[in-house]
Amino acid sequence: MNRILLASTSPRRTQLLTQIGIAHEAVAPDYEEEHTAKLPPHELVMKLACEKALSVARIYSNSIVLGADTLVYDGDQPLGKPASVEEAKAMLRRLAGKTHDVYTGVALVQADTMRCEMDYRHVRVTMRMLRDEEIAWYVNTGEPMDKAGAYSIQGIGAPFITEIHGDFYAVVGLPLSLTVDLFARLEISNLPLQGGNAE
Ligand SMILES: Cc1cn([C@H]2C[C@H](O)[C@@H](COP(=O)(O)OP(=O)(O)OP(=O)(O)O)O2)c(=O)[nH]c1=O
Repeated sequence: MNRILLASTSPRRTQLLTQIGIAHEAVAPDYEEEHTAKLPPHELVMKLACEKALSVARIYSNSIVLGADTLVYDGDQPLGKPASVEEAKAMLRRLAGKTHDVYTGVALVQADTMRCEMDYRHVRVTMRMLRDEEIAWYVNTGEPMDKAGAYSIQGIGAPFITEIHGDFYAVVGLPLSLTVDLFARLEISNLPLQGGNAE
């Protein structure tokens, strides 16, 4: 079977793939993240996921390449990773006390044929009100800086979240049921979690 490459620098994505027993190597994607395109959220995250996977598939033949992209939306405003401490604080002020949307696109590319399967998950997440001191303290931990929307549902930020509708793993950066489904759609068998006999 072809090797599996994860077109990502995100430690969460590699941990999640490892958690479900998919052996892989991580390779940094070479792409420009552009949020300016006026695409609907689900199309934008799939496009970005696809660009990441294709940038690696172009270089590594004999591979199956997985890419993903996560964006937080406050209404129609996309929030990526904060570029500064001030931007992280502003994002958290925006999201506190409200429900927002998280979109994660996932793309799987068969490098030999460049066939690409992609899909997305949409999750609604509610955050409680946050005091300015809490925001300042949280940003000071450094955790928000490499996370879309400036929070981590799986980390120190977990107690800020009061409700979630949808796939928790899509918020963390890689929806696992969808990922396994994409492998099936590309007819890639012999994954640890596919085709077993249910007992
Ligand atoms: C909302 C949220 C996001 N995140 C993370 C997932 C993603 O790593 C990141 C969103 O940024 P992405 O641009 O999707 O990914 P990345 O830059 O971290 O990695 P790469 O492009 O190399 O694959 O935010 C969390 O870990 N927890 C959360 O609760």
